[in-house]
Amino acid sequence: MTDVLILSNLTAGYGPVTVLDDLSLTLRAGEVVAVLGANGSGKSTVLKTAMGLTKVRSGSITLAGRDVTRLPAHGRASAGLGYVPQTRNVFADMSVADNLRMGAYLRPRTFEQEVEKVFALFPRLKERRRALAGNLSGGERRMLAIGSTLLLNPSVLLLDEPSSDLAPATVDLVFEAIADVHKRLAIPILLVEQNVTKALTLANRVCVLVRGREALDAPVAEVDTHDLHALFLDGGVRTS
Ligand SMILES: Nc1ncnc2c1ncn2[C@@H]1O[C@H](COP(=O)(O)OP(=O)(O)OP(=O)(O)O)[C@@H](O)[C@H]1O
Repeated sequence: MTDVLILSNLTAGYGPVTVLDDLSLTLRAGEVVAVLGANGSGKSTVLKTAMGLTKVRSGSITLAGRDVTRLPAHGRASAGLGYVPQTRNVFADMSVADNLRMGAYLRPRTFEQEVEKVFALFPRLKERRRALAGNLSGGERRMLAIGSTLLLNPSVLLLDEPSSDLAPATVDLVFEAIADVHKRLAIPILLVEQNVTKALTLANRVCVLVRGREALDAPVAEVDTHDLHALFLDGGVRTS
């Protein structure tokens, strides 16, 4: 399988704080890799670092064979990284359809077709196309955030905690929608999740972080959930 996104020996963090410590992770074509770990272990920082939103001290990031380590976030988005942050805000005062049209602004000639493609992936959004985004349910809003990112035509999706703050039944709906996107677009996904059970239903491989270091990288079929729990109990970010 082709390597699509390679994070190589990354040490990165925020200002003087180092969070990721010599972390390496590879996402291959067609894969969903779940990044798991205790609170504060650095999961979201992996995605932010891939996207160019943290300070990289050493290591490199390669996307489709191109070194993007020095590119700013918007350059990485143009290069093919589609990032859906945990707290991505949709435009609450605009309709669902207008939110999506905003996402397709780079391709004004074809944007109505592009928006229709997103509606085909998320039928629920089509039903709610005229609703204000601020009036959507949490799950619908999550789908809108993912749909808006897809309009940028990414080659890789970076999803940060799609289950957060959602009721269990809604989490199921959002994960079904993500599975459908993955299947129909064949887009590789780097998925950060607290909900281990859901993450394991979607992922091919898991990477477990302990205090910013990789403690496990294994195919889901080989993962023992007892080992996972033990790693989670090992805790969050380094304090020294
Ligand atoms: N902007 C920031 N400035 C300084 N420190 C930060 C910043 N964002 C995160 N951190 C710290 O980096 C560490 C890792 O945070 P991160 O959000 O990556 O962890 P996480 O594994 O995603 O946690 P959670 O599961 O709770 O979301 C934490 O100690 C956190 O306090």
